[in-house]
Amino acid sequence: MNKKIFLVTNRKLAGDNFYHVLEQAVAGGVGAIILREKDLSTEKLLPIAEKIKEIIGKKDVKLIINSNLEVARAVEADGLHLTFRDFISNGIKWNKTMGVSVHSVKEAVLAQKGGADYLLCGHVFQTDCKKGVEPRGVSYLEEILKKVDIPVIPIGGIDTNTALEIINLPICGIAVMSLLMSSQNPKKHIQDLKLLVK
Ligand SMILES: Cc1ncc(COP(=O)(O)OP(=O)(O)O)c(N)n1
Ligand SMILES: Cc1nc(C(=O)O)sc1CCOP(=O)(O)O
Ligand SMILES: [Mg+2]
Repeated sequence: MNKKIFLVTNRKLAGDNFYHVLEQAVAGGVGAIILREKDLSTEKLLPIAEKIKEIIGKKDVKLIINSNLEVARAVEADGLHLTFRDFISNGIKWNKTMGVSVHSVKEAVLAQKGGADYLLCGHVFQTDCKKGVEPRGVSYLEEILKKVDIPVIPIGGIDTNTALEIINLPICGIAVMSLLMSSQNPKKHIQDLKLLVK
């Protein structure tokens, strides 16, 4: 299976390097960029999404917008990514790829039932992004993989070491935030991860 690397943005981790990281990630062969800047208004998020679209250009990199339907529509994004709660409760009208974050086997099953196209399952490993919350571990991921048949992408604490624990599972890719957003050499990190999870 050709597994993809999903880069989840965090402009606060990248600082001034934000667009450089994204350019390098695209050059390194990232499969998708999930623009996840939940604190930004539509007005602030839209130009960022437009700039990322420009960086992607004609490359085969999907642009997925987290939580903001208006921006997703405005930039004709490839996908919209929602929290489980928003997905289940909102009846959002979006007819392209819809991704959902889940944090339990039950949520995974319900998200599939509700029509999700793929799942981000977190958080699998210890991560500073979820301080004080116990990681759910590889067995949680395995359990989800037994219960759903839509694409499953683990998230949380994935780096070139932890990736080794999950590369042989039938996942469709891995989602990574801190390693890439704070990297001085994101192109190399993407290439290393791609070699591992191919
Ligand atoms: C059980 C549980 N619920 C919600 C979260 C929040 O994850 P977060 O990444 O902040 O939001 P999503 O965009 O992924 O829904 C969690 N970690 N655990
Ligand atoms: C954005 C996000 N969502 C998670 C979840 O469990 O829903 S974990 C996470 C952050 C993942 O970052 P890192 O690769 O730095 O661990
Ligand atoms: Mg999440």
